[in-house]
Amino acid sequence: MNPACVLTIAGTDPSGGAGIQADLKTFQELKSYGMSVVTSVVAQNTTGVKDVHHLPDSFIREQLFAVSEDMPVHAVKTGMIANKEMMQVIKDWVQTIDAPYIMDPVMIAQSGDPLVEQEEQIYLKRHLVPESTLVTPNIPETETLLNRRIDHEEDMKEAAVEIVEQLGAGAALVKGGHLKGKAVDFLYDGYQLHSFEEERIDSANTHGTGCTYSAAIAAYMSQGYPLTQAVEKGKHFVTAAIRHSFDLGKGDGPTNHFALRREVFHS
Ligand SMILES: Nc1ncnc2c1ncn2[C@@H]1O[C@H](COP(=O)(O)OP(=O)(O)O)[C@@H](O)[C@H]1O
Ligand SMILES: Cc1ncc(COP(=O)(O)O)c(N)n1
Repeated sequence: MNPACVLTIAGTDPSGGAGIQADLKTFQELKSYGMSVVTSVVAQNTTGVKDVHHLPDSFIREQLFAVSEDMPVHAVKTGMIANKEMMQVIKDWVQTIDAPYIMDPVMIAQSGDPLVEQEEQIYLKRHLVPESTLVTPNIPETETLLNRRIDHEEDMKEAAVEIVEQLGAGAALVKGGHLKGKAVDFLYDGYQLHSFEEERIDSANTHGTGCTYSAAIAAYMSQGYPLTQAVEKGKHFVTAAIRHSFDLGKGDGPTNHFALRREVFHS
């Protein structure tokens, strides 16, 4: 039997913890067939972003059609999309695809380095958010999307509803990793609010958590899980990946994509 096929459109992380690399590892772990279209090649590691090389938008289009003219796409996710030209190409292509579209509105790396310039963030909000089945902003991204501060859980809930009703996303998952207390995320699916809560793990190894989470949701949706169940299972995956994360690198270490396995890994 053929596997479910899931595509990531994102930037790279040669140190393997975030971006395309995190997405493909997640797809593999969750047993979907992973495919990838590179938007930007990023020289980064756990300590931060050193340099970025953007691919021409015409070449992103070529990659997208090389995938979709040949392969089934059962779900798609986007991560880092650095400029308007790329956003337009991706928007046009997404409209040709009949599959759930999970959009992680990546703006700033965990290290604080910007991955998408401010002017382009507005374009992302106007043009890509309305195409999404689900958008997955963290707190700073939610603040940028809605132009106001998000300080506590009530703000997160209101924001999730607003991102759907005012910005036109199919659904919104506002992630609470940047707040204190429990690690709570709120999903508004257009009908009701759902909360997903886990204990906060005392770990600085959170490089790539957002990428891993949205990739897991996309993988589960490629397999036909409904949205709420895909988010629930994705949350379980990312929590395990943080709980068993690796102390690798000199900065915030990467999460552990093997975490749901029961095996022991030796160094
Ligand atoms: N220390 C932590 N312990 C447990 N869960 C966490 C922790 N930090 C983040 N999370 C969870 O990881 C996921 C990614 O969240 P977040 O850090 O907000 O996104 P991003 O990586 O995009 O900044 C969310 O489900 C969030 O609740
Ligand atoms: C290419 C790329 N995309 C996204 C992120 C954000 O990662 P995080 O999940 O840690 O916020 C990143 N550092 N690099």
